[in-house]
Amino acid sequence: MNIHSTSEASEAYIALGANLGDREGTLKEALNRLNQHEGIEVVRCSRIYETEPVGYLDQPQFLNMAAALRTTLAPEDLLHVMLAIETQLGRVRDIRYGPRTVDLDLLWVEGRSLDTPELTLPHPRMMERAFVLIPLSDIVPQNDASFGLYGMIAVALQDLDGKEGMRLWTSNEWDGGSEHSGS
Ligand SMILES: Nc1ncnc2c1ncn2[C@@H]1O[C@H](COP(=O)(O)OP(=O)(O)OP(=O)(O)O)[C@@H](O)[C@H]1O
Ligand SMILES: Nc1nc2c(c(=O)[nH]1)N=C(CO)CN2
Repeated sequence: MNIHSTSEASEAYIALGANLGDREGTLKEALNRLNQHEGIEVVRCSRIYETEPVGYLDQPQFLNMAAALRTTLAPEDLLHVMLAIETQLGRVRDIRYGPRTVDLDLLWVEGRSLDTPELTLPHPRMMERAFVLIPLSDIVPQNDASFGLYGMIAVALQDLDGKEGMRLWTSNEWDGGSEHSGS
């Protein structure tokens, strides 16, 4: 299915993080698995950044990135797909804010605001986190007039600590996954 041509598809942004195992390989595999779902298309990816841990400090450095999706799924169903991929890729939930093979957060879904025990949209902590906002600013259109998300990111970043704990890891974007790359 080509989601670009599906009128009921929504735009969504996600954040990805990893600080155990093959961090870059796991981030790319998470994107592959999202893109393989028939209701999800990964349309843009940020660069990958290496970041100092925030919240729980005694853990390895993270790789963080963000991605833009088109999806026909309801937000709750998209979250379930993301949680299933975390589990498939070895995520174990023990320490809050602690180390993980992969973390997938749903940041924002076009036109949707939610506050249920399972899902809050926009993500309640996204504007406090340089490791989310700097990758996101790579991929949110600067002329996003309908929502102004880029403007909100720029304002939040002005006041935020933690930006100095981030460095570019690779500018290589995700290659679309082997079955999509045409190689
Ligand atoms: N926007 C959202 N994106 C992802 N999970 C969410 C969201 N809103 C609520 N949740 C809920 O949060 C639960 C815990 O998520 P997770 O273990 O990834 O948290 P965390 O990464 O440790 O902390 P944080 O949520 O601050 O990033 C999920 O099972 C999910 O039900
Ligand atoms: N640098 C960095 N720190 C974190 C991260 C993360 O992805 N990157 N995720 C956390 C849990 O949400 C807690 N702390």
